[in-house]
Amino acid sequence: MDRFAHLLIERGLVQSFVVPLLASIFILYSLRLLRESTNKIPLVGRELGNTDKRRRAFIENAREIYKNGYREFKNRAWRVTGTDGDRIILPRHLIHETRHMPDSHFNLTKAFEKVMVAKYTGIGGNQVHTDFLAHVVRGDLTRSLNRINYRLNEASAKTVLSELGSCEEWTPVVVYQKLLRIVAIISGNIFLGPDLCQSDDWINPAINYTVNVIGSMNKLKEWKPWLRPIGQHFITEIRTFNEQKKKARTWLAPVIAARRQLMEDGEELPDDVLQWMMNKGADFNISDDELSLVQLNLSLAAIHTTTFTTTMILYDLAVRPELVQELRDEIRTVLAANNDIFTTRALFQMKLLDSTMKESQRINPGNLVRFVRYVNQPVTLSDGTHLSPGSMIEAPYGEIAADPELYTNPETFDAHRFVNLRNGLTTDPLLYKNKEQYQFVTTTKDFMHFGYGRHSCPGRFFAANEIKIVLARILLGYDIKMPDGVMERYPNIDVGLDSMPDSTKEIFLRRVKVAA
Ligand code: HEM
Repeated sequence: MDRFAHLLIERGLVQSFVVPLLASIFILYSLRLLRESTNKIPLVGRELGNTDKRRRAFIENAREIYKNGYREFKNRAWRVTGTDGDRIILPRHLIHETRHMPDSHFNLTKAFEKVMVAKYTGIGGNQVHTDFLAHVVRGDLTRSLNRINYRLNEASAKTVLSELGSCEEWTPVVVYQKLLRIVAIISGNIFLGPDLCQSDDWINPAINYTVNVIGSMNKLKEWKPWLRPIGQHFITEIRTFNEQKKKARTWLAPVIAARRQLMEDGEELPDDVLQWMMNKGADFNISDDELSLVQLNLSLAAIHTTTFTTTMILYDLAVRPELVQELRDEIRTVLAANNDIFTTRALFQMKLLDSTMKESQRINPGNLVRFVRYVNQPVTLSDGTHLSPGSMIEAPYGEIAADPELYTNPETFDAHRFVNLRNGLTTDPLLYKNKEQYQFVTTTKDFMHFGYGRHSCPGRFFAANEIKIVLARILLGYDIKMPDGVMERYPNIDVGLDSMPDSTKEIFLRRVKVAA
């Protein structure tokens, strides 16, 4: 036997045959275990047919599938087949249980990597970049809000007027396109400073980079996973955003070099996100060269999300003239009591505006799911649900936000819903001890528009201030109406999990001439 073993080793059979065989058995066994534990979670939409048919149904009618799943399995885990395999949907109490688990167990960056098809787009899978960006937004941007509100205020006063124009008579405006530029310029003021934010070299990539990234992602997902290595070559957007990355690098390089010089010379430094990133880059091993990419990632996270939200709200307002007047009255009263400045205190006091924004998010969830995480290590939850490494979990946010047990008359748009709950004027179905949890920026297991837990959106405080200030400027400056004969709000466009505002629609604006 010894001689036989010796012979095998001598001939390299152990390396070339036995080891790979054992490894294959181990992998097959692990895959089987993974499949078995995942298979115990009920699959919604099985009746739609094989994997391909379920994938197609997911792209065409995810809303219906999620509605059915939530109706049947509201309080336990269930599965659907998405474009990239099965997705596990967890109920609110299990999301709450997992919200603070470390990245070693549930990972957002790895989820981004999958969702954004990073293998081919190169976007979304860099843990260091994500951690760095989240750190700067949470640690520097959010903490600076009291100080920079006045800049948001000044930038919005100028930009809203210059972008929307004088509108002396009723003028049709494609709201989404206008808001994209307004948000890019005002955000850019804080991200890069008041001069650079006016440059088309910033505004165009800030807007179009995201469009190309999302476009390429959606097109790639039309291809079956095993065909994507070929499919990627047919997607022009991938080439376009790679070009944009190069251009951004070339454009920012001299700006960064000049700022490094200021730092060396001990001069006064700009007060913006780029500078905060430069101050901290070394702590995260981020080179100056990489900063342009992190800035593009910042616009990816900030510009379209904020624009979508603001557009949705304006579409909701355009069909509710009496609400517009009520909001104007609130904004005027609060500003009068705060020396006409949008301070943090003044923004906090605009509670009907806050409530309207949150209600608009509830009715228009933007995407049907939140808390998307990649499972890194095996985890067994308190109800016995076993999550295998490699699976993806999520919360059915769209269904939660429309659940009559959580929100009374959920199909009705009630701008006062959250302010009434905060003021104790209506009964609270969720029995929160602290009613301030009904603020726009608060994330709970019952309202996850900004995600939940350790990776909930760190930019939401900035976004809330920016949206409030922009909306206040529009409402004080302009009358709003739908085109003649259009009575209903513009419907959202649903594709897969996304539910987006129709970016082509017009509303009519007219400058307010006399203070009402
Ligand atoms: C209304 C606008 C916005 C919406 C709806 C939104 C939504 C979200 C959501 C859903 C997440 C994932 C959270 C989770 O899965 O738990 C997220 C993450 C993130 N958002 Fe936002 N966001 C908005 C604006 C912004 C802005 C303005 C910034 C930056 C200034 C920003 C920066 C980020 C970053 C850096 C992350 C990743 C956090 C991490 O990795 O820990 N977001 N956002």
